Parts: sequence; structure tokens; C-alpha cells
Amino acid sequence: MTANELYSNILAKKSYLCVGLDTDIRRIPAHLRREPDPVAAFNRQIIEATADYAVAYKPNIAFYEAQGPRGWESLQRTLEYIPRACFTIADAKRGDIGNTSGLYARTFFDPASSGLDFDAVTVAPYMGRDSVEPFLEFPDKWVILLALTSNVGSSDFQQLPVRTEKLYENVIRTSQTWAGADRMMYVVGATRADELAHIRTLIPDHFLLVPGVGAQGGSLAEVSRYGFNSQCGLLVNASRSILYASSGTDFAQKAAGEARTLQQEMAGYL
Ligand SMILES: O=c1ccn([C@@H]2O[C@H](COP(=O)(O)O)[C@@H](O)[C@H]2O)c(=O)[nH]1
Repeated sequence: MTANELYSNILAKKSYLCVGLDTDIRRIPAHLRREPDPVAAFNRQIIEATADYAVAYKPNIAFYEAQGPRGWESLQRTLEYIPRACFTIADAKRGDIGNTSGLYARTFFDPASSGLDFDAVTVAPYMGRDSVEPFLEFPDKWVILLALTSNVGSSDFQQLPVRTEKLYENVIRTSQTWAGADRMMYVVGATRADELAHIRTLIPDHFLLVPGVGAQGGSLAEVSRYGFNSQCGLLVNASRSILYASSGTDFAQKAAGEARTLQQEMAGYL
């Protein structure tokens, strides 16, 4: 999916919501646990309930890997349920020496190899250019580089001074020589909204994936105020606040309500 196509979808749905599919088998409503694939059954209902309000879906790969081979099957089924017009992100935070990154890239981008065909994968930048390039060899696919993450520990390294700038600023500046705004996005946590205006001066044209609204307490209003660019430029993720809005048989209905509330707020900002 191109940036223009993503922007068209954002305008059509009046939404820049990404629903995070952090589906924890231990939190799936009891009545679904009798299904042959409870995770896929849960995700299917979540996707059907939220598809009118979301432009992207982001399965966090940890929740699937933790289930072993069954988890990979659930992930593959889940991808099949996501409407084609929606942008799909494998939140895997990968990156290794180039030879190994190439295999990670095939995992998420090469359906003939793995059965998975995501639009984007999150990548940790700290092994440098050659650890990221193998992902960029897949045409029409996106790398979403971790820049300034939403967790408290992001200050441990990402904010450290490197010569005249912070480490995360250096990551953003250096990585722009690897690919442009048509292939690369950056993760900036919603809990870091105070730095978004500055980040926009470094990368005015790039899309940002912004997790941290909902369960982590980030402000959609602030993210939107400081993070917008001329093509929206934001995908704001919420996972637990949508998935687990109810633990009962009405979970999909309640998830739809949460997604709709976020979408309506977004419509007001667009
Ligand atoms: O900086 C980051 C990078 C990734 N995440 C991921 O996003 C979701 C957030 O889930 P919530 O339930 O909405 O808090 C989750 O998959 C994280 O691993 C992030 O939160 N912050």
C-alpha cells in the first residue's frame, strides 16, 4: 500500500486508528475458549466489529509466538480476516545482521515462504543500516523504525546525548539516508507527545505509528495537535482498551464502541 492509498483510506473513514491485536489467550472470553482456534475466533469478531472505524491493524507478534505453532496459525488466519483496504503491521521489533534480517523480512513479507503478507514490520534500528536494508528489498513494503518509544525505559538510551543531538534524533536523521517517506515510518509513543512538534521538524513528511493511547494514558488530542502533517501522517494505535473493553459475550460490541469513540474524536481533528 502506498502512502497516498493510506491517506485516501484515512479520508474515506475519517480515521487514523490502528487496532492493536495483542490477543492474550488468557484474556479471551470464556465462551470462545471452546473454539478450535480461540485467538483467531476472537480476532475475527474484533476485526468485523471495528473495520468501519480503523484503517490499520497491528498484531503484536509476541502474543502469537508465545502460543508456539498454534500461534503462527492463528496469526495467519487473523491476517485473512483483515479487509484488504486496511494497512497491516507486524509489530515484531526485529533486526539482526543482514543475513538474518533477510529471513525476518521473508517471514513477514513473503507469503510463498511463511504464508504471511504484511504491509509493514516494526524494526529496531540499533544494529544499523545493514540490519534494516533487507526489509527494504521487498518492494511496496514498509519499515517502521523504533524512534522514541512509549515506555518509561525509553529514556535509558533514546534520550542520551550523542554529540549534538539525542540518540533517537540521530536514529531519525541517519535512517533518512536509507529510505524515504514512501517506505519508512517511525514509532513515536503517544506518551511522548511533548516531543512530537520537534520530531515533525525532523521528519515533516513521514507517517508516524503512535502507540500509547488508551491503556498507557497517552492523549489523542495532543498527539493530533503536534503530530499531524499535510497528509495526516499518523497511525494511532490502541490495543488493550479496545480488545478487552468487555470480558463477556458482548466483547466485540464493546470493542466497536471504543473504536468508534476514538474514530469520532479523530474525525473532529482531520
Ligand atoms: O513504543 C512502543 C512501541 C510499541 N508498542 C506496542 O503497541 C501496543 C500498545 O498496546 P496498548 O494495549 O494500547 O498499550 C503494544 O503491542 C506494544 O507492544 C508500544 O506500546 N510502545
